[in-house]
Amino acid sequence: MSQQVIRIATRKSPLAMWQAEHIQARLEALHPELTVELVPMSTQGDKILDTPLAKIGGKGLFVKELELAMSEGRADIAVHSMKDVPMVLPKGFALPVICERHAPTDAFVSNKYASFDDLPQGAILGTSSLRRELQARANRPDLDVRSLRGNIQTRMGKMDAGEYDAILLATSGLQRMELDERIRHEMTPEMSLPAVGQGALGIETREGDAEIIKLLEPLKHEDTWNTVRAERAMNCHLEGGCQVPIGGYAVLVDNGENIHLRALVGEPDGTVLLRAEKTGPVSDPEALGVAVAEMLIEQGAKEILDKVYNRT
Ligand SMILES: NCc1[nH]cc(CCC(=O)O)c1CC(=O)O
Repeated sequence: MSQQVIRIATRKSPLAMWQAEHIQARLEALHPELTVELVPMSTQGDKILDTPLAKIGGKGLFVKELELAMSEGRADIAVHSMKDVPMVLPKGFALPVICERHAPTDAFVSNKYASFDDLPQGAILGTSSLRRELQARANRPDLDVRSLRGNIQTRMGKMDAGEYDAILLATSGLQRMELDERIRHEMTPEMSLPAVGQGALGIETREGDAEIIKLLEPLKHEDTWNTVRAERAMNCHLEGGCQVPIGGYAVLVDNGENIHLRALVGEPDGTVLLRAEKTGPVSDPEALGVAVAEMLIEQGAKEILDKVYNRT
């Protein structure tokens, strides 16, 4: 019997719902005989909003409940921002598809200032990630960088209420929410190196679910797959996963023959920022990721990450 229904497990946040609906629409367009349903649910990561993510278990919090629904047969696939997908998936799950990446950058949003460089001394900058925090502090030690959690709409609301002079968010998330007119300035990768996988959607399935994986196949984007694999191999070699002060961004170069990967690790307070970059053949993204991770480790990346986790 062939597959007639695919159920997508999704978080209930507006961004997650948009992403699930986007994949739902693409799958229905590809396979007119197929019914695609959404199974919305709340996750721990959405419920606990008062603590920085790094302290409560990191990225895994957003995906665990979705995986439980898949393993219990309440859903078949989960759509994720690749940025939120842990580097190692639990046994029994696979990530057969990474869709085309559009905007990988971070965005500067403010009601008062036109760009990051225009922020006056001591301005209050809100961000939800150690990676953005570390780069902002390294560039501008004088800024008052404060933690900012919640979904995109909540974060914008806090800024509009005057709690922050400016905030940094993912460009892709703002575009999906049709909030991109609020972007005052797109941060270059030099100013704010993106998170591993930022801007790309991934689809998780049960391992070996061949029939469903075949239906998803046309959504797979080869170039994004290769570059994001290099980024994830770098992160994975440095650290098992979770929310960490790591940036990684790969692009194809030399007519698609090679991948250029840039990465950074640092102290969240911005006092130490290690960078590495390297070009390697597109035929082996993992080797490039591992090589760049080794370049960071030689500079002391492990010690920094250990400190962030209070493991030393
Ligand atoms: N952590 C939340 C999250 N997960 C994915 C995105 C943006 C979309 C993407 O990177 O694909 C966001 C919002 C943000 O970081 O501002």
